Amino acid sequence: MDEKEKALAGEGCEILVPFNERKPLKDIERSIIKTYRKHIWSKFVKAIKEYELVKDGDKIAVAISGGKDSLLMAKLFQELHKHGNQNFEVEFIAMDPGYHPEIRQLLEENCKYLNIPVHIYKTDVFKVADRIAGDYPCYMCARMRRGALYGKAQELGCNKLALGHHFNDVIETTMLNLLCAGNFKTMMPKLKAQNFENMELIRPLYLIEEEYIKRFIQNSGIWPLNCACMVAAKKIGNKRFEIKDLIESLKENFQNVDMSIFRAAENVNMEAILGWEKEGKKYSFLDEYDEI
Ligand SMILES: Nc1ncnc2c1ncn2[C@@H]1O[C@H](COP(=O)(O)OP(=O)(O)OP(=O)(O)O)[C@@H](O)[C@H]1O
Repeated sequence: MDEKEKALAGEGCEILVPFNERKPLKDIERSIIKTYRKHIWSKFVKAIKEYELVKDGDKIAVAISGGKDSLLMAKLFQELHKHGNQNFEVEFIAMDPGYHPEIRQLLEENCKYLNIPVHIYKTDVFKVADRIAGDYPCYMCARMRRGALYGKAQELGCNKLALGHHFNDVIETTMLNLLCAGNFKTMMPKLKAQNFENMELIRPLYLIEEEYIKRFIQNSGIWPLNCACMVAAKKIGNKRFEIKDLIESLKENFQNVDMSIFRAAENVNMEAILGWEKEGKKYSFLDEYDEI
């Protein structure tokens, strides 16, 4: 790794400090279905059922960045298998986009400790995103990362790619679009990949609140990877963090505001919107106005 790569690999941002020593694996696994039954396990199972995320015969590539969300997701899939649901197979994949060697080591150690048999493979996503995307590398990096994950999933014979986005990611996305992009668009629990045939993306942590993921990780005594990217951190402020804070402050005066944001995407009233987009085509309420 040269000096430039080291600088790009970074050391992470938000640090989740464990509450205690690392707990034995058995205790960590048990806590998922006992201590966190209501807020984590049930919500995971609910999302899988409600959005039909797992079907008979699926082979799912569970994408592990080494952060708190995807480590939990890997353990949840293992628990699901253990507790009777064996109609699917899983592969665990982690793409090394050019991590600092110490970060990569932490990823390997955590997976080993948590008994997650992970395929780690190297790409130069950080380097390329930094080189070709100038001041706004996030979009390019996210696209390349997604491609690198789909590619690996396909190579392993998987038909689904599971990502660790959670409830807060979903409502933050809705708010980001509303407040910054002027559109109404949420993050979907599943979608079909555009450039990879017969491949779907699923988000099984869709209903799980981040707060409980943090508690679970801190209680288990694991040091997860924090965002290991310095390419973006150095160049732009992150609007997502501002939206996160905004939602937190709204909670003080608006009860259940997070749930309301979530529900808004379930309750769109088609008789009270001016325009919408479908399959790349724009529509206006006027298109049908005189026909009714
Ligand atoms: N390098 C990677 N290798 C494998 N999967 C990845 C990688 N980076 C991201 N992912 C997947 O994409 C999801 C969303 O990525 P993002 O960077 O937004 O994660 P995050 O919010 O930091 O979550 P996590 O805590 O799991 O890292 C992750 O939860 C993970 O499933």
